[in-house]
Amino acid sequence: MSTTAQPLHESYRLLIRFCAVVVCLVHLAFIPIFAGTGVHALAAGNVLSVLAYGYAYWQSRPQGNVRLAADVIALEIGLHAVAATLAIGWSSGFHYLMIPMVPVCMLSATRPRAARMGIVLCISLAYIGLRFWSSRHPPFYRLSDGLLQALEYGCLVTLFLAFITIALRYHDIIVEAHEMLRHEAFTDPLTGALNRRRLAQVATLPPAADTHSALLLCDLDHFKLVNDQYGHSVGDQVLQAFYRQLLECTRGGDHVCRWGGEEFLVLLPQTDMAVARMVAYRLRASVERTSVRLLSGELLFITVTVGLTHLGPGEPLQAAVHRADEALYRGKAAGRNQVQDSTVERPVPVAELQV
Ligand SMILES: Nc1nc2c(ncn2[C@@H]2O[C@H](COP(=O)(O)OP(=O)(O)OP(=O)(O)O)[C@@H](O)[C@H]2O)c(=O)[nH]1
Repeated sequence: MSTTAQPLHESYRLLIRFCAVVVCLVHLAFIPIFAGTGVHALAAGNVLSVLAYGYAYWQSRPQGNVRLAADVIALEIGLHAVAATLAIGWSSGFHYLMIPMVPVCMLSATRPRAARMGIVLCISLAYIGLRFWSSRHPPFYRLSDGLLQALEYGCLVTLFLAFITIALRYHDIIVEAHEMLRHEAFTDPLTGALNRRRLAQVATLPPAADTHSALLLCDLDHFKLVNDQYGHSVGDQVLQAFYRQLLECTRGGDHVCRWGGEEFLVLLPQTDMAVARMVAYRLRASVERTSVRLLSGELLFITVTVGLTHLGPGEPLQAAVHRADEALYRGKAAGRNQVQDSTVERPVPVAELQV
C-alpha cells in the first residue's frame, strides 16, 4: 500500500497547512477586537495562538512533521475554546469549536483506536465540565451582548465550515482509495500494463463487442536466457522496456495487457486485419531496435514473436487468444522474431506489411 499512501499523505499535509494559515489569520483579526474591548488576557492568548499556528505551518512543510503540526493545531483549538469560554462565557460560542475535534480525532489513522477513544473521552468530559462550570460561574470578563452574539455566530459558521471540510476530506480519501484499489486490481504491478481481468472486461465492452477487433499475442524470444544470464532484475527491466515499446507502437484506444510471464496481449479495437498486420510489423521491428543498458554498459537487445488474429463480434476472448497462441507457436517454431497471422499458414511477408 505504499504507493497508495503517498498521495493521501500529501493531501493531508496540504489540508493541515491550509488550516494553519486560515486559523492564524482569524486569530490575528481577533487580537485588536479583544485588545479594544479590554479582554487583554484573550488578546495575549491570540498572540500565542498565532505563534502556535506559525509553528504548525512550518512543521507542515514537506520535510516537516505533519503529525506534530496537526497535534499543535488540535491542542490550540481545545485550549483556546476552554480559555475563551471561561473568560467571556458560554454564550460566546467558543465551546462549539471543540465539537469537530471528535470526528477529526476518531477518523485520524495515525493513532491506535484506544488512544483515539481516550482523547475523545477527554474532549467530551472537558466539554460537559465546561458547560457545568459556566452554568454556575459568571465569566471573568463581561462583553456587550452585541459582541457576544457576533462571536457566537462566527463560531457557528466556523463549526459548519469545519464539518464541511472534514466531510469533503474523507469523501476525497474514500474516492482516492477506491480509485487506487481499482487501479491495483486491474494493473500488473511490474510494468503497469492491464492485467488479464481488465482485458477480459474491455474485450466485451462496446464497440469492441459488435465490431471486428484484432489481437496481437506478443512473446519475447529466449527470455529465459536473459534471466539466466543477467538475473531477474535485468529480466524485469527488459519487460518494462518491452511494455514501453508496446505502448509506443499502439494508439491511445488500444489495450496492452500482460497476459503472463513474458507474454503480452494487445487488443486493437475496431481494427481490420490489414491495419493489425501493419501494427504487428511495426512492433516487431521496433522491439528489435530496443535495448536495455546493463550495469557493465553493454546493451542487451531483444526480439519478439507475434501471433496475430481477429476477434469477431461477440466471440469469446479465449477462443481468439487460442488462435493467436497457435500462430505464435508457429512463429517460435519457424525461428522467432517474426509475425504470424492466424489466417495464413506462412509468416507475413515484410513487403505485404509495409503497403
Ligand atoms: N524477470 C522476470 N522473469 C519472468 C517474469 N515472469 C516470467 N518470467 C520468466 O520468463 C521466462 C519464460 O521462459 P520460456 O517460457 O521458456 O520462454 P523463452 O525463454 O522466452 O523462450 P521462447 O518464448 O520460446 O523464445 C521464465 O524463465 C520465467 O521465469 C517476471 O515477472 N520477471
